[in-house]
Amino acid sequence: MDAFQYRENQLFCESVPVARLAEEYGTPLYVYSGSMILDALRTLQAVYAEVDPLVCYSVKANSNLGVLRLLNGHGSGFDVVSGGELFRVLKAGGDPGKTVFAGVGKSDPEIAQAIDAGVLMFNVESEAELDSIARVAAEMGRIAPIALRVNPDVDPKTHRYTSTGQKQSKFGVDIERAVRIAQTAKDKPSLTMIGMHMHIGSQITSVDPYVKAVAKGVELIRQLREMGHPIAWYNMGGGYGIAYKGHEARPIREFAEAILPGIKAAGCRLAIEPGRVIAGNAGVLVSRVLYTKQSGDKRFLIQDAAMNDLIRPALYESFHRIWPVAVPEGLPAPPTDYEAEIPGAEPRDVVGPICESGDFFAKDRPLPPLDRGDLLATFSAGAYGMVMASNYNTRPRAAEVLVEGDQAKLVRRRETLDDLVAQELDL
Ligand SMILES: Cc1ncc(COP(=O)(O)O)c(C=O)c1O
Ligand SMILES: N[C@@H](CCCC[NH3+])C(=O)O
Repeated sequence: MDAFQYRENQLFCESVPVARLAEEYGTPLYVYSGSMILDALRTLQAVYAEVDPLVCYSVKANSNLGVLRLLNGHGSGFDVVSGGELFRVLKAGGDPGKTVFAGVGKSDPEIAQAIDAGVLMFNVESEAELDSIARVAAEMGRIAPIALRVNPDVDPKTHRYTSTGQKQSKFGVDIERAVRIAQTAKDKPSLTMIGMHMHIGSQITSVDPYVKAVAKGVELIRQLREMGHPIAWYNMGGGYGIAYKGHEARPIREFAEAILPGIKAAGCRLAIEPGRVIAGNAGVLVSRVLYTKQSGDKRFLIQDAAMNDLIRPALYESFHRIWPVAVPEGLPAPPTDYEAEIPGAEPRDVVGPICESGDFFAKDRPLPPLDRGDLLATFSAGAYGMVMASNYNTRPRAAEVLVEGDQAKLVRRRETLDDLVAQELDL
């Protein structure tokens, strides 16, 4: 399902014209489709139905309370990596009993907060962290449920910054150490190891790395159970890639077909932590052209959105489709594949106002003629967009709107300049 479609040369999110939202709430503006978010959640719940899945939406991808509330209302659990994300889940009415807590650097107060809330399990990322969770739980007179995060040493064939399951990565414990750490855990009465966790990377576009990882996990679960650990959960993490361009990603169903046999063999319930595949294509960032400019042979479109709003192109040189919100008469809908010739298009660099050469959304991108005041849509911005936004150059963060059918709800207002200085002292 694609909730972003052009009708009569205008971009719509579900039944709402995106240009109308830009008029009403200003730009830059994040626009999310609620139906697309729920569609991905339901697909995930359905394709894994055989193994009684718990979809723990990865809050880091898009932590807007409106988005969390929507997912919570449809049976989603949550994957959090900080006390802050746990706080958001609870604020959104989320069930801590369906929430898993990962991250390599959990502090004692965060551990206590999660035990107090009653999270389903901690994903434990090191032996030292195991000690901390055991100590904090013992001090609170509680037994903390844990899953050991194992690093299966497979190459997910993704960007090096989003690869997490190889030996040299900071995440999880290597599979050889896992057995020894599990032995240590046996001697800690304030812990109960109910699961095993893996997360091999993000924006993974082939099923093969999952197949390799699951095979290693099944064997490890057998060993953990032999040691007496009551392993009930196989947490396969997230990482399912989406199509930023063309048809680069595999459908959700194909990942499931690859993963399911192993999970069934392990005889576990499956937890998964998808982020991008739920929120990524369900969001666009809307911006307005401020200036056009030519320098030598280079043509620039200077827009009012910048790397502080969407840092992915600057950080990973990642590709996002960009297209006008109103398509000039006679021009096509946005290309899914930029390899194809676009009639009348000219290559431009789409850049923002920030004082960094890395402040670009696209380089030499074929785009129809555009002028000051025209609106642009940057697609696939629903995940790792707003959550990675900053106030660099003292730019207020954008507003966010959640659309469902013909209803559009402002779910975060634009920051004001007063908001930006409010936390500073001696004013
Ligand atoms: C432990 C863990 N789970 C889940 C995710 C979500 O990943 P994705 O958005 O690629 O599904 C991440 C991010 O890579 C992660 O680190
Ligand atoms: N922030 C990254 C992905 C990191 C995934 C979280 N471990 C992105 O924009 O693609």
